[in-house]
Amino acid sequence: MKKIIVKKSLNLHGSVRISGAKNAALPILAASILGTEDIVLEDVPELKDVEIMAEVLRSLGCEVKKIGKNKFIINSKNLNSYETKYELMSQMRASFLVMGPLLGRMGKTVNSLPGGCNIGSRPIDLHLKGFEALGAVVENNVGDITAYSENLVGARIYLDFPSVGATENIIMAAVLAEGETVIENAAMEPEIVDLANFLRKLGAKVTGAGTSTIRINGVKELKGCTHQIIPDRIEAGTFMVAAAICQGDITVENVISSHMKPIVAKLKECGAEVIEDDDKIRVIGNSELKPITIKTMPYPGFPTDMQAQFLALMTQLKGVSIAKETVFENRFMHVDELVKMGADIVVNDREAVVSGGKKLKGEKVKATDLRAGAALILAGIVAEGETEISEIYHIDRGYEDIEEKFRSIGANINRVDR
Ligand SMILES: CC(=O)N[C@H]1[C@@H](OP(=O)(O)OP(=O)(O)OC[C@H]2O[C@@H](n3ccc(=O)[nH]c3=O)[C@H](O)[C@@H]2O)O[C@H](CO)[C@@H](O)[C@@H]1O
Ligand SMILES: C=C(OP(=O)(O)O)C(=O)O
Repeated sequence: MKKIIVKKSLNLHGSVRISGAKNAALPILAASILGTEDIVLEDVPELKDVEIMAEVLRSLGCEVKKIGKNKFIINSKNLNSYETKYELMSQMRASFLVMGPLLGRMGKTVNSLPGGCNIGSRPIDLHLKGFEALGAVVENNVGDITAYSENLVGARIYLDFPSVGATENIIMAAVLAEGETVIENAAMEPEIVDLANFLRKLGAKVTGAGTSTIRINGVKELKGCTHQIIPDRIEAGTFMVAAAICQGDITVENVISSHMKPIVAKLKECGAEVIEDDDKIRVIGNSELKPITIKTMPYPGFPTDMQAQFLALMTQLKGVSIAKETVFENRFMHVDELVKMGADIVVNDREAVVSGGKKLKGEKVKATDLRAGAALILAGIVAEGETEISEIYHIDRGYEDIEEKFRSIGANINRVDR
């Protein structure tokens, strides 16, 4: 079984180039179903999830070719199926994002429920309500979701919660619908802005992305374009936490600083030095970091995808730190693994209380989900001895070249078959 072995590696230093964002690349790949001419995507991260999404597209009749590192050319002119395969859908959550574009372009879609990280129940009711508001009939037959409509018509849709996936799926269904769609209480994540920018390049009429009200005016057809995926703010945040946790000095390059505000604010609050430029950020850790409180929220709040990494950091902040998880109801699975390594963390419902400053020791631990895996690498960097992380396929879903990147800044980290 493949495992990642991390040995104590203090004072990491140097620069890391951040890859394209998984959470932008996946919806944009799904949206490529909507175009009828060549689409060239740049800075697509080489990740397991991206491979699966490419396979989903191919299974629907789209041509998807890799034409160099991080570069794809996609042509969906010959899209010939509206039905996705269970084996692919069950492997990741984001597979469900093909539903909106398929409904928009084919007028029908049949999908099994999506799989993915076990961080909560992750219902899809808001996606489906959105499709229904656009006039689709939605049927759920023992886990197979069918949606169809002869003619989608724009509508005003208020989301009960600013769901990232529902906002994206509804935008993608609405770009070819008749008339105007308005999504209120929409998610405002940078990855939604990137999706809207991509769709606009294809010829769609989308305004307001990045605010809570998004307007889409349907067009008859979308064409092709070249688009570069935005940098991954969560990968960048992970390396920034690495600098803070080990008293290192790390510069993350290829970032959009304005996307990093909640992470920068919390690193500064705990006492790390953070030097910001437009497209790079340097973080310098020190031995006197103070405890902090974080509360996960939809963007521009503190990202839930950084909660596990900050929990690893909190184990090293002398005093009591608190992490409140408001987005997913079951996202503290990494706590048991960190406790195995010597951390003092007590979870009560959606709040973790960390009594920091305890020495961690290397252990055999499990990556229970993607960001849990990242948190264990960070903990392994400061733990005495050797940390052996299993179930690393979760990590490969979302971090490109992770060992190489950590090694380039001085970490002792290797992938082994044990
Ligand atoms: C591929 C991708 O972009 N994944 C990200 C996306 O996931 P995803 O799009 O799945 O996350 P959502 O924003 O939809 O989910 C947030 C909350 O809304 C709930 N909900 C969602 C949809 C729905 O129909 N009904 C419902 O109740 C979820 O259970 C969860 O509690 O945003 C999350 C929140 O920032 C991130 O952690 C994920 O990394
Ligand atoms: C939860 C995540 O991703 P997904 O929605 O793809 O499971 C994540 O990126 O941390």
